[in-house]
Amino acid sequence: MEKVLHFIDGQFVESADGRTFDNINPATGEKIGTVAEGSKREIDQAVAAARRAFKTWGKTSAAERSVILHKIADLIEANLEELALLETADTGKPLSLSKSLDIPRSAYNFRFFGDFVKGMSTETFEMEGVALNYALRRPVGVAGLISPWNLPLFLLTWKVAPCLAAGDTCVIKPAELTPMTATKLAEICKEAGLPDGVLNVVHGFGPDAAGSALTEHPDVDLISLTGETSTGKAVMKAASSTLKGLSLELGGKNPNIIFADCDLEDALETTIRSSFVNQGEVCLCGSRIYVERPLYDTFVERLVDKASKLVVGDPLDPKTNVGALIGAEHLDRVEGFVTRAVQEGGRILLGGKRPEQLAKGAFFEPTIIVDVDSSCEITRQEVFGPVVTIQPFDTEEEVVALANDTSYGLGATIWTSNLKRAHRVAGEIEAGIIWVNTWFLRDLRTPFGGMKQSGIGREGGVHSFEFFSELKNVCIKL
Ligand SMILES: NC(=O)c1ccc[n+]([C@@H]2O[C@H](COP(=O)([O-])OP(=O)(O)OC[C@H]3O[C@@H](n4cnc5c(N)ncnc54)[C@H](O)[C@@H]3O)[C@@H](O)[C@H]2O)c1
Ligand SMILES: O=C/C=C/C=C(\O)C(=O)O
Repeated sequence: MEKVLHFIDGQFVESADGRTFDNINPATGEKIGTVAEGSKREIDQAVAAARRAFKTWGKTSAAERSVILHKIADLIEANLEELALLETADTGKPLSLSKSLDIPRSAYNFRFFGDFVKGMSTETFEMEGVALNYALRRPVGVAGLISPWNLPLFLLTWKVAPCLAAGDTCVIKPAELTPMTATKLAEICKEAGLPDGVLNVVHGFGPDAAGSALTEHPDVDLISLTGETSTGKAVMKAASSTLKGLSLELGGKNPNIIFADCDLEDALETTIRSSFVNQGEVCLCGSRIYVERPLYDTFVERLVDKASKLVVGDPLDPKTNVGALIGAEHLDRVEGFVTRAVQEGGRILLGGKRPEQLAKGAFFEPTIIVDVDSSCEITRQEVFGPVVTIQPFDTEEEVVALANDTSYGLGATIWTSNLKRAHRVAGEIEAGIIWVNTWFLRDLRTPFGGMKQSGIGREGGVHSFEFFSELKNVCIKL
């Protein structure tokens, strides 16, 4: 049984009132440990520690911080097996995915920002003969980092690495459903020589709990959240009273647009991934598939055939492609969406139910639904599960309108061999991240984030530093 503790000012501690909550493995339904349940008291202690540590960490050089970030990356790589097992036990995702995606990318997040910070520059503007302006980049202070359960260490380190690289200190509030790798990260940071108080972890819940205590805290300067759009709204409200800087990476309902002139094999192979990888619990998953009419029947038939071959099962089995959803509550939610899609006229071509032989865990079959339109709930709301819809379209204008008919604007995928059309459609889609003939291909220097209700701000490369640091202009009269 794992006992997951907070990490405050360099110490692993229980909650002052001794409260804990259970940690459940969603693939077995079994309790695998207890987690310290933090409240305002632990958040206060962690913020105070982070503020004290900022006095020295904020004054270290980029080169010193870079060395520590690389050590953290080394240690994540050295602990890959253990971290992957913890991640899979918490989430239910295939161990093969934790090993190939979650943990390697977590290490790379530190390596990338450890390198990037050494090459940072600022701007200079000369007013010829009058004055010289130059900008200085300075850390902001204490950041609250709030992460989701779907890619726990991956998305947490995507915030922690630039935060530390920029010279800020942090208080992390991991998702309550996936606490283990955050505490393990704290151990790694300590071993890498990160000074006490620079990184703190407080476990617990969101509303009226550790999460809201962090977002309301007067001594926290920044909040970076990845989570649901409704959480983003609550966090924005809470952060407004003390005017904190906000970065919000929220939900998506991403279109996957397939023109008849695409490379069909490539489109099918990648669509299997963009639909069902991580049980569809990736904010970038292309859950609304639009196929140009001449290809529609073939595409639907081939996609159903390929998806039917995906192995749903024990996350520890190397043959498994689709593991368990995050928990019983989420499983009910996903199933509810499918039931209502059928009530609205949707036809299930594959899946749509819990696999009978896996009744103990939160498993759901890869599901493909047709005969829906943009008035149906299933095409409008984020399901965050292994469920996609497919609709035919006739013209480019029509599909652009369909793709944009959503309150979200995170990602989109376009499949075509027509170069002009690819550029044209990419320019028209209202989303922050557009992939053409690929999906989830990431260059960490590029801006990453959502339009509309998918978020505020961008992460990645210099954009992360824009958030985690302040620029001040110095004007010198000549
Ligand atoms: N845009 C992106 O990059 C991205 C990436 C991954 C996930 N997501 C989104 O995240 C969602 C799934 O993750 P989730 O269910 O963990 O999200 P969630 O919003 O339920 O929780 C995210 C985090 O916020 C905390 N939280 C919840 N309410 C809070 C409050 N009132 N104050 C402070 N903290 C609060 C939670 O405890 C958790 O740590 C999906 O909507 C998905 O699209 C977005
Ligand atoms: O579930 C959401 C996935 C987000 C991915 C990233 O933030 C990234 O690749 O940097």
